[in-house]
Amino acid sequence: MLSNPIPWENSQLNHSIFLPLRVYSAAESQDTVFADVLPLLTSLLDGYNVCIMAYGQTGSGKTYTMLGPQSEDDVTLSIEDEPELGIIPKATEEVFRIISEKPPGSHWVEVSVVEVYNNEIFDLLAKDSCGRVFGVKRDVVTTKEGKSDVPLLTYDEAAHTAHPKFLQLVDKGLQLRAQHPTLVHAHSSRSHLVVTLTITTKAVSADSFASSPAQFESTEKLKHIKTKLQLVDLAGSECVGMSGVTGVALRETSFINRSLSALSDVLGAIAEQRSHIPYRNSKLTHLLQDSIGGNAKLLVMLCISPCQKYLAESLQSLGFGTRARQVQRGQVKKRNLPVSSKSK
Ligand SMILES: Nc1ncnc2c1ncn2[C@@H]1O[C@H](COP(=O)(O)OP(=O)(O)OP(=O)(O)O)[C@@H](O)[C@H]1O
Repeated sequence: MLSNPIPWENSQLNHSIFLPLRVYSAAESQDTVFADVLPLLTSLLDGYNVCIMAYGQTGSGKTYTMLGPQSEDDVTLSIEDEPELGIIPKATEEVFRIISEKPPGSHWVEVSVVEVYNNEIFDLLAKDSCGRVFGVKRDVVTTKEGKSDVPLLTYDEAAHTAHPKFLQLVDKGLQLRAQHPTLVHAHSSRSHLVVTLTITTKAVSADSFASSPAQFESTEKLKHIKTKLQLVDLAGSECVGMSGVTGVALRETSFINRSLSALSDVLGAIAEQRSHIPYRNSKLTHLLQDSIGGNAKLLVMLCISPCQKYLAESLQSLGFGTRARQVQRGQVKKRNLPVSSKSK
């Protein structure tokens, strides 16, 4: 089945231009899709959190759009054909490229890979005592600053040293990701995959720059600003009658559909500017809280099946996109500060 991703940017932002709705045909290249994602990435260094997610029914091309083609035998990324790589590897490479142009040591990146399976968070980079990667259950909490955090989550700091290293990391995570064959898709992902790049910018408070250079040396107040890029390959929304699942897979489907509906509820609450946003109704929305609400930019790639028999599912996906598009833009504070030229 081929993907027809439709990007919908919504932002609660002070940006004056709303990206027009863009529809891609199945024949359009991954590079064409990525060209529309690219402008969002520079926002990370301007202090915004960014979330890019693929939504759609099972088998419609979300994993292909976000990661690229996967080999048939195992679930590893097929990387011989680099142009075919999806948004996650391309965006990561671009973030590392942008940072390489900054003063050495002024920015650094940490990578985490988690899956949300049956409303539980699993750390896909956690290692056992022999260095083998295995999924460990983690929890998501709200910090006293109101941010979402996953205590004890494994971050790979070295990931920025080389692009292939990042792909190996994601591959390791993918091998642990829950899959189950359904009538619609033989390699159906049964969990939401969330790859997070946390970018730390070493900055100096603006007050310091108001001082003379001599005073600056002595009164310098270093601050670290963290922004998050969350790249999400959602599990497929699914009609049980079509996918024919039973037993364990049926339970998974129920968790998937509930978390997707919680995501839709959160977007609805943001759109209506409600005082309470129900982030904590699911682990997925709690985990994504910082990059879908507040100081954030969200891009939704809708993957729509071209098959007429999936019309109901396609309309359901378009309904989700409509809700995402209704999120209103408000005034949000930009958090970037003058970057220190000193190294880390
Ligand atoms: N644009 C495309 N070009 C070529 N092949 C594609 C394209 N989009 C999807 N495919 C292929 O279609 C199949 C299903 O795609 P994919 O695994 O991305 O679906 P999915 O939406 O992630 O499914 P699930 O939610 O069940 O995990 C895969 O074999 C994938 O390689």
